Amino acid sequence: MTGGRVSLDTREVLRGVDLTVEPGEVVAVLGPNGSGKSTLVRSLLGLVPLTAGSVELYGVPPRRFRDWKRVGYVPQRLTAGGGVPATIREVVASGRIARQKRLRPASAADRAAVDRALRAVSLADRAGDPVHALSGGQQQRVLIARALAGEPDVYVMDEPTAGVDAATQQALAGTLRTLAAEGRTVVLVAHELGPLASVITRAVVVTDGLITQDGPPSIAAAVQEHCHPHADEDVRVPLSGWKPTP
Ligand SMILES: Nc1ncnc2c1ncn2[C@@H]1O[C@H](COP(=O)(O)OP(=O)(O)OP(=O)(O)O)[C@@H](O)[C@H]1O
Repeated sequence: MTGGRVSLDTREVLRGVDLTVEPGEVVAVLGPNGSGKSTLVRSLLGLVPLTAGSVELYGVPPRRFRDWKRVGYVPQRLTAGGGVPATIREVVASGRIARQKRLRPASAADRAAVDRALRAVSLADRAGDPVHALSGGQQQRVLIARALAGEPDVYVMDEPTAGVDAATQQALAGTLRTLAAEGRTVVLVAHELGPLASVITRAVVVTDGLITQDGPPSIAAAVQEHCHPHADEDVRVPLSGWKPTP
């Protein structure tokens, strides 16, 4: 993003942001409530239009970008398919869509990737359950699995650990470590990094629509005075995390 500006409802929410993410980086986007973190990552993906400036994904503006299988997005909340009953497996399998040929049934590779993603978030035994019955933290795990299932090169995650129990946060840290070791790129918005602090390679701080700090992970420690994992979800199964591509 170069000189990125975004206005929502007449208010300027991003006020001139320059951000370049290189392959293999694990970037945490930090900052206070309402500072513009979500708007920043959403506009990087073309989900929110810029009012000025430009964004390129692999050198192409989002509206002309066609290689969406390279990008996995974990939104803050499960909204897609709202009201339509869907199982955990169906939502996770939708992460394969950008990889599939139109109107072709799921291949063995599709099914294997979905199974692997379900195992990584320890939801394999609940794959047939409806997603709307899940807690917020469990829905977050489904959204993470959906992105994993697509096996993208870049993961953009908006508060992936919000409302998620400590064990899942640990598993996600392990997952991100594996992805980073494979050379994947991660941009994640976080309020509290918790166990993810040890995985990031760079921290960016957004304050009032501007990037006010951009540098090594040590910045994050200084910004985050209160680092305590959420514990609103009861986890009884060991979490395995994402295994390297076989
Ligand atoms: N659709 C919208 N219309 C108007 N204002 C919006 C809209 N979406 C977000 N905002 C405002 O833009 C500002 C930035 O929001 P954004 O969600 O990007 O911040 P954030 O840093 O991600 O916050 P949080 O940590 O609470 O998720 C906030 O003041 C928010 O109220």
